[in-house]
Amino acid sequence: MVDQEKIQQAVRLLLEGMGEDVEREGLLETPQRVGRMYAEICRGMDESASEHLSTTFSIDSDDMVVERDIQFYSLCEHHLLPFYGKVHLAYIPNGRVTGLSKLARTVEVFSRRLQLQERLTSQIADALMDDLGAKGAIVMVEGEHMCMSMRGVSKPGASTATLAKRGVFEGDQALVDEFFRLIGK
Ligand SMILES: Nc1nc2c(ncn2[C@@H]2O[C@H](COP(=O)(O)OP(=O)(O)OP(=O)(O)O)[C@@H](O)[C@H]2O)c(=O)[nH]1
Ligand SMILES: [Zn+2]
Repeated sequence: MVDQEKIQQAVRLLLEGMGEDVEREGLLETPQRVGRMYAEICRGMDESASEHLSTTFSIDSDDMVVERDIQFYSLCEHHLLPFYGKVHLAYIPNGRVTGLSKLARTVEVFSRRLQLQERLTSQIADALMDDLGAKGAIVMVEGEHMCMSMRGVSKPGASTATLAKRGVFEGDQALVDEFFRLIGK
């Protein structure tokens, strides 16, 4: 849960540091707005993947389930700037599948917080293994980082790909190849 009072104080200080007049009309409500915004875009901190992945249905096959092009927005913990893109994931069920929307909800839990793309990728894979009990999981994240496009090295369009493999995906290249074929990569 974010501390609204602290965020609002910090935003006032930040504006003053920028040389702004915090009393001018356009900025009067800005600390409160930014406080509400951080509560919204960091709400994943207050959730756990297990509460979503506990909705399961029994199944007697162990065929791969793939969900691709799950859009995400996250915040880079180094610069507090957004990074965003798509998550593609798959898992091999172990007698139970989860609701399809719960896969996207799991992405929300881990993306709506201060993050590193590598950690986002591995946390999703670990949740599929630990909270869903999958036999294997694979997660690919494609992200564009605003801290690389609008500042610093200034390379808009550069895309970062990260991959996490768990369980049966670790030793089975044919399964990994099938995943990439199914997500069109
Ligand atoms: N591995 C990783 N690096 C990230 C991620 N998001 C941002 N970064 C990088 O974090 C690094 C921080 O580098 P620093 O040298 O401490 O900060 P900086 O001087 O602002 O770096 P520049 O961005 O190169 O100007 C930069 O290279 C960013 O590109 C991420 O999700 N994963
Ligand atoms: Zn950054």
